[in-house]
Amino acid sequence: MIRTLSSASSLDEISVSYDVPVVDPTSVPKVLYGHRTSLDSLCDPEWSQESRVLVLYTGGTIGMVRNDRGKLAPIPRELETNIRRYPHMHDDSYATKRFGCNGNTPLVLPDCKEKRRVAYWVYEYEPLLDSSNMTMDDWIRIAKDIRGVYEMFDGFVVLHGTDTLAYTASALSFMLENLGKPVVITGSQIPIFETRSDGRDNFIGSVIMAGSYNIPEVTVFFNNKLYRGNRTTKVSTGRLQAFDSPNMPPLAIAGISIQGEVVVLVLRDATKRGVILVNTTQCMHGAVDTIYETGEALVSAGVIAGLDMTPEAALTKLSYVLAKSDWDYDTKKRMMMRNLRGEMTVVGQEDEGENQELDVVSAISRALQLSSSDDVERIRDLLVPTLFFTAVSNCDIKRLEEIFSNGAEVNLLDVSGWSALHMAACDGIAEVVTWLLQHGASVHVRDKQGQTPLKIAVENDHHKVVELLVQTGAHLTESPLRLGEVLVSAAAADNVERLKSYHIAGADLSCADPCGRTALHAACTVGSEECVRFLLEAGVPTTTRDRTDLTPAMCAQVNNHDHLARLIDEQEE
Ligand SMILES: NC(=O)C[C@H](N)C(=O)O
Repeated sequence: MIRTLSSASSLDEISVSYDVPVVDPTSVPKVLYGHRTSLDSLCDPEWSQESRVLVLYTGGTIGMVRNDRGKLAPIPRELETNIRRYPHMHDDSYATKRFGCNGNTPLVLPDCKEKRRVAYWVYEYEPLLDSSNMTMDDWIRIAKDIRGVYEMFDGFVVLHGTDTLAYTASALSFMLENLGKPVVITGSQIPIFETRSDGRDNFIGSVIMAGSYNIPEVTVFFNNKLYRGNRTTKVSTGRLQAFDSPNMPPLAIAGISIQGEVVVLVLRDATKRGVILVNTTQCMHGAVDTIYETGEALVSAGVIAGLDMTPEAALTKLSYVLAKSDWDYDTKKRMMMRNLRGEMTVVGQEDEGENQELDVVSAISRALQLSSSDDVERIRDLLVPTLFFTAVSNCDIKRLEEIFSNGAEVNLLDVSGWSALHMAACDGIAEVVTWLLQHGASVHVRDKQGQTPLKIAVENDHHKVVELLVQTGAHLTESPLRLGEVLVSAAAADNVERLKSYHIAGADLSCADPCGRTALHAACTVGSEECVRFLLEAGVPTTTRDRTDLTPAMCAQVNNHDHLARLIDEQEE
C-alpha cells in the first residue's frame, strides 16, 4: 500500500507561484490546446473507465538516441512513435477497440491489475532539452502547462533529464500551490530505445503512479522507488539508482552531521541588510544541527537552519519564498523555517502533546491484556480507520483531531471506494468538509462509480459544501451532453435546488441534451416558474432551438404556460 502525507491543505484553488500570472488559455501550447478542444471526449462519463495521464516530455537521456559518433541527443517525435510499438507500454488492440483509430487516439497501458486502465498522452516540448541546459523559465513553463490542463487529467508525468531533475522536482513542489493530483517526475540513465534500459520501467512505473494512485504532490519515480520530490537528490551519474531521499523514511538513517567553515561576521552583516541565508548540509544523511558551536554561531548571526532539506529544495524554496511579494521580510524568514510541502523534518512544538493514545485503543489493549507495543500498534491500525469514518459521520471534530494525530490516513477509502470527504459531502456538513480539506483530503478521489465528492454534494443539494469543494479545485467531470441531460431532468422535475447546485459547481446551464433541449426548454414545458426565473437570472440564452426547432418560449405556449413565455419576452427586451 502506498501511504502519503498530503502536503496540500489549503482551501484555495490550485495556482502557480513564482510570479506567474493566471494562465491565459491562448498561451497554452498548441498541442495542449488541441487537448482542450477535445475536452468533450475527455470528459465523457464513459471515461471514468480509464484514468487520464498527461506525459510532459521535456527531454533528457530517456528519449535520446546515439548519433554516428556515439553521442546522445534527443530526436523530436521519436519517443511516442516508439512507445506505440512496445506492447508493454501500449495496448494497441484495447486502444483501437475503445477509442477507434483517429489522430487523437491515446496510448493505453496494458492491464496492470490496478483499479482502472491508464490512458495517456505524450506532449513533447520543443526544443527537447538536456536538463543541464534548463533554467527557471523551464520550471515555470512546466508548472504553467500543468495548470493550463489541470482539470482534464487525473495525473501528470514529467519526463526530464536526470542532471537537474531534483531541482525541477523541488521547484514544482513549491510552485504548484494546493496541488490535488499527482505530478510524477522521471527520467533514465540509459535511453528507452536501447536493449538494456532503466527508462522503460521508470516510464511505466511513473504513469501507473500518476494514473492509479492518489498521491497529490510532486514526486520522483526512479529505479522502482517513489520519492517526495523535494527530498530527492541525484547521487550517481552512472548507477541506475541515480536518486535517493536520504532524510525521508524509509531510507532515513541517523548519521554524523556536518560542520561548515564560515566567517560569521560577514554573514551577520548580510542578514542585517535583509538577506535571507539558509544553512543546509551537502551530506546525504542527517540535518544541520545547532549543537555545534559553529552551527550555533550561524543561528546567532541570523542564518536559518535548513535542517534536513536537500540543497535542491533549499534553493528552490528560497526562490519561491523570495518571489512572494505579499510577504514581508519576517514572514519570508518564518516560511523558510516552516515545513511547507514536507520538504524538511521539523520536530518540536508542532508535535508536542500529540500522539496521546486513543482511549478506545487503550481500553481494548488493557482488556486483552496486551503488553507489547507491537500488539497495541496492530490494534490501533485496525481501529483507527473505523473510528475515523465514525467521527466523520458523527461530525465530531474534536474526535477527528484526536484520531488524526494517531495516524489516521485522511484519504483512506472504504470498500465502495468512498473517502471520508465523499461521506461528509453526502451528509452536507460544511464544518467537517472544511476540516477534511484543511487536513489534506483530496477533492479528486473517485469512488467505484467514478463519482467525486463534488458530484455527491451536488446530487444532495448541499450548496455550501459544493462551494467549499469548488474553492479547493474540485470540478465536474461530465461531458456537456451528459450535463445537458441532468439539467433537463432537474428542470423537468421542478427542482430548482438541483439547478442551483450545478450552477455553484460551475456547470454551464445552457448545455443541451442529445435532443437539443436545455433546462429552460424543460422548465417551460412543465410550467416551473421558479426554475424559469432562476435560469433567466443566471443569464441562460433564451433563443436556443431544440431538434424540433422549438425555442423555450414556444414550449411554454404549446403547453399553455403563456405567463412563462411573457417572462422570457420581458427578459429579451
Ligand atoms: N540521464 C540524463 O538524463 C542526463 C542528461 N544529461 C540530462 O540531464 O538531460
